Amino acid sequence: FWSGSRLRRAYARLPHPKGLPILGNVQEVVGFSKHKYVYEAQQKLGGIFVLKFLTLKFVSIGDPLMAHELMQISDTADKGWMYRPFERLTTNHRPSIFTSPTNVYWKAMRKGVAPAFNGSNLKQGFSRLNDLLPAVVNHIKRAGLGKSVNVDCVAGGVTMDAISLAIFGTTRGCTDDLTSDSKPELAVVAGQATDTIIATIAFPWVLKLGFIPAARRASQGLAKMKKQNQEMVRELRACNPPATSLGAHLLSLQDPKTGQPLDDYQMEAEMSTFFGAGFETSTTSIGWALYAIATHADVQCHVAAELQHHGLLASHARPEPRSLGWDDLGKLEYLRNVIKESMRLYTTASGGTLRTLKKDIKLGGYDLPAGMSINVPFYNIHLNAAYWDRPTEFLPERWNVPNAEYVQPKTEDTANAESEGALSNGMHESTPSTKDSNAGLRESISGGRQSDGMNAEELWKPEAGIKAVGQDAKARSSVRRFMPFSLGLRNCVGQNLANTTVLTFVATLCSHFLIDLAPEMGGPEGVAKLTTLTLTLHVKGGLRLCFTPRAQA
Ligand code: HEM
Repeated sequence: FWSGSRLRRAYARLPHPKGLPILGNVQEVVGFSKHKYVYEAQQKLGGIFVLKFLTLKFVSIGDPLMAHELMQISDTADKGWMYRPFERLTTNHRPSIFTSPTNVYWKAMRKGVAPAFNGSNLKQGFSRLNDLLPAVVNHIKRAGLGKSVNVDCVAGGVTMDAISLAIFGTTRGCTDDLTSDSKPELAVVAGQATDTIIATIAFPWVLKLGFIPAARRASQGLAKMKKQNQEMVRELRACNPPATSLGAHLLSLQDPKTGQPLDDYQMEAEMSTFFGAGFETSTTSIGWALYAIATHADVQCHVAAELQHHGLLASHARPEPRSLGWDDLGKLEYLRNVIKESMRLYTTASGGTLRTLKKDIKLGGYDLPAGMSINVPFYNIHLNAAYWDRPTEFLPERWNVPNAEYVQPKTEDTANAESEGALSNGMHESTPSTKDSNAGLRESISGGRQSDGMNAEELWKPEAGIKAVGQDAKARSSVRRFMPFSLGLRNCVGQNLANTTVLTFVATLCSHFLIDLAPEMGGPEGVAKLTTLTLTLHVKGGLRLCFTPRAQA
């Protein structure tokens, strides 16, 4: 009772947007444009405020300094009850690397699977990933001039196969079987099941309402998902995956509780996590990067010039350019900046991450007691005007500045913006602590190989990586404002695979085609109206683009 009333008082002290008496902000928070609503609330209320729906309340944090305090340097918050619904995706509601609190099980999983995503393993698998792309290029060419292509479906086929290659060493045949208007079956089932899970965070009783057709469909979607998970586990156990694959790493893991290999239920939890966490995120990231290129003619020219410079651009004279090699990835600096900028402006994981406070803390000038639920929406962080110049504009050149991922020293303009109130909450008065209480653990689980951001330089240019580690010491001790893959210990373990897949796919399409937004999308305004956030930020019904082969342009 006392802790409940303490929590209630703490939530009540924080600013909150107006809402309906009992429902609170439910309409807007589950609505089509929830990302915009939460962003607009931040613009009015500052970097910390409360959202309420029904009995559920959570603190929204859109300020990188506060996110840093919470996720990067302290162990005061952890993944908590809000991740339990994701465990319904598996037969026995088991925790996975994604849903588990930061405990011995999570540590064993993370340490065990991280090597599967390191540079040398990805390099070994790169040619198989690259081999998927001729089928995609041919599929798009077959669509014909002037016909639009649903990029989410095509990219979905590639990412499904890319994850399957990473796990099994073989594809699921999705790329050979592309149709412009449907996603791979596994993706459709996973999408339905995940939407159901997200709904159960807010409305835990939804699956019990079997008399409502939508609830019945949701339960059926979950059941299908479980069946697929079981089949994949059987397949993995039977297929003898390559030693460097994620599947081989999973098979060799021991459950720290039993000292035995993971049982089938636990394997289901992990397999569904890797497909679930990697599929839609990588697919929509590809879509948004291509959308940005299609709608910024100057950017498209610049990308083409870079590809041309490296002999990777198709033309009348050379309709088939040489195919992309692993070493090219490190050379495409401008295209990498374009992808980073699209990951900022169209943050795939816009909804961010969820934490429960383990201890009482003071954040942004407020006392937050243990037990509070926190959401860090990365969209708000990436568009926070106090930390980014012209945040709503697509400006790949902003990434030319060294350490652009980190909060930049204050200029007169940003200092004014802050003092004008958007973030006048006491955070900036204290120098952010540079003590990293988790540094030892982070090193031990990643073997020092994975950084906590978009680490293309380290991945594709080892010599630059070595240099950067020395220079990075200062940068590491400061605060990240770019976090498409989250922050701290619980950042994305698959980010190297994601970056490789997105860059390879986008580079290949740009080298073969001139890309335009399909007229039926209604221009950028039409796309903005159709943009919605469920698990990821995406275009409802799929993003449609037109592709003209460069050899015919
Ligand atoms: C562009 C694509 C991707 C984006 C934007 C992305 C983003 C993220 C984010 C934001 C988190 C933290 C989620 C949270 O705290 O709730 C996360 C975690 C995770 N991601 Fe990714 N992800 C991507 C691709 C992948 C891929 C390809 C895989 C693996 C096949 C993967 C596997 C995971 C796993 C296992 C976690 C949980 C890690 C942990 O808690 O230790 N992700 N990802």
